[in-house]
Amino acid sequence: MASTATSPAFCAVPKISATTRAATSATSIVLKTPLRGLGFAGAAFDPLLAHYVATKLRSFKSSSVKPVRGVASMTKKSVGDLTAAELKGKKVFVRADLNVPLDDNQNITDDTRIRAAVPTIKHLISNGAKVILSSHLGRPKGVTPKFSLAPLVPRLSELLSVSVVKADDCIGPEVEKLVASLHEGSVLLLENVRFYKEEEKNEPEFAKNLASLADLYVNDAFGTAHRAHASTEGVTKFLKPSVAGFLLQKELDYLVGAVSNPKRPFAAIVGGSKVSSKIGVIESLLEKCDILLLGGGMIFTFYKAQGLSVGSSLVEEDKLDLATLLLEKAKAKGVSLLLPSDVVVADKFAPDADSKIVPASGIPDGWMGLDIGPDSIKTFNDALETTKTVIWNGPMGVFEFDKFAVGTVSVAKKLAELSGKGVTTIIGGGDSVAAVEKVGVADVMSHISTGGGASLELLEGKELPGVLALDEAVPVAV
Ligand SMILES: Nc1ncnc2c1ncn2[C@@H]1O[C@H](COP(=O)(O)OP(=O)(O)O)[C@@H](O)[C@H]1O
Ligand SMILES: O=C(OP(=O)(O)O)[C@H](O)COP(=O)(O)O
Repeated sequence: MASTATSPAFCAVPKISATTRAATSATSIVLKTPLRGLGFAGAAFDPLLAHYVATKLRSFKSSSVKPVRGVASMTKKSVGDLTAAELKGKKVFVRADLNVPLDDNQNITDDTRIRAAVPTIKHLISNGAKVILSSHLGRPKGVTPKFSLAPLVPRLSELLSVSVVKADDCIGPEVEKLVASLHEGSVLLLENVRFYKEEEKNEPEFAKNLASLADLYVNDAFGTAHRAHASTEGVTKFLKPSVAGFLLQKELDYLVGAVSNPKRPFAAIVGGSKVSSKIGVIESLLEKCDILLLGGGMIFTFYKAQGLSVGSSLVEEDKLDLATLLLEKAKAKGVSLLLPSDVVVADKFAPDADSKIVPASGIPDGWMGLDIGPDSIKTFNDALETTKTVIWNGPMGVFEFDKFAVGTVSVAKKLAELSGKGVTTIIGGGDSVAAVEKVGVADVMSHISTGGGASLELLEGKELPGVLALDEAVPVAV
């Protein structure tokens, strides 16, 4: 269904990268000109390159090498840079991404994101800080009980070995009272910030109210770092210092290193249901990847754009033109863009739905595609066999229902097998990670990222607003 030619050589890092990379891997370094052109305001800014350089230079802190002020200033200040005196007794607003999957009975089905938030919170607790923990869950429209953070309290308390107190709101007098009663080393979990529409609109007044609860800000929500929301971006304008948590730092360090100069062939697998926010990413992936595999709810917009019937499958009507454009672009660039040739369709969105396998061109009216089919799995496996680096975001189907989990499980198993052969495998996104955990192969992957959209945007070379807003690290004295 797609061209098999390989793409031109990948170059996420622009031309100066060769010199810069050589310099940053040397044991000593003399950069006479501060790389101001890489600054955040510069048109030529490449966050991948900037972070790559900054990370390398940070590692030189312990060596005899002295980084150039202009470059070092691009690193973000970390919670680890704060002294014990700066933390003891302080109210710390921690934005985490605790957007975990819950089943119909409100049980957590994958706690990866909670576990990933623990090191930063524990560090704050052990330094006598008062932790005000904030997150979103899902995409609620106003106050919606099923999106409350309440089900997270027992697991958080268990992992942190403290009794986490939960507020019924995230701002207001009741929350202020709870904050005032916090003692050193305690944790208050605020209610879902997205219960306020002002959160996603990044309204300054709301951000100010959040900020007024605390003395300093830590952003550890890598999975939400690509959103310029009040609790990820706006709040930093009212709360100083604003620093990066350990998870955010770790994610950036790994992902930037892996995708700035990937071993090739480099494949991306994109699926899931967030079609509108991820379809745009595909354009950039065409510039960076040799192979692009599409699955999940993503594919039906492409099918429809090609004139195929999609029944009642998930489709973004306003992205049809973009889908056509992307198919043309892939062809022109010689990127191997693979769409599934067959799908598993269902007569309703339910675990016990009637299902059948049909070719992509044969989706009957009233049926919806909920998984990729066996022929597609084989084609995907063959394509993946040739790769050296793979990044995967978005399940291949509705894996929460066993009947429609085959495509997702197959990809997970294939990546685990490849990982064992030395292929770099990066899995990103709440549901994708949950799927890999479900299959029991998370441990063998090269990197499990807590951010799907965030890792893809980073790979695109985009600036992540939640990272940009943080204070810059104090440059190492020259
Ligand atoms: N064909 C499909 N139709 C509808 N939903 C789908 C389909 N394929 C996958 N999904 C859903 O996509 C969701 C995950 O999407 P997304 O949030 O984009 O992934 P991630 O959390 O890994 O970034 C899962 O809940 C899954 O059921
Ligand atoms: O689950 C998330 O993103 P992901 O599905 O891209 O990994 C994050 O919590 C961000 O959620 P959002 O895409 O509703 O802003």
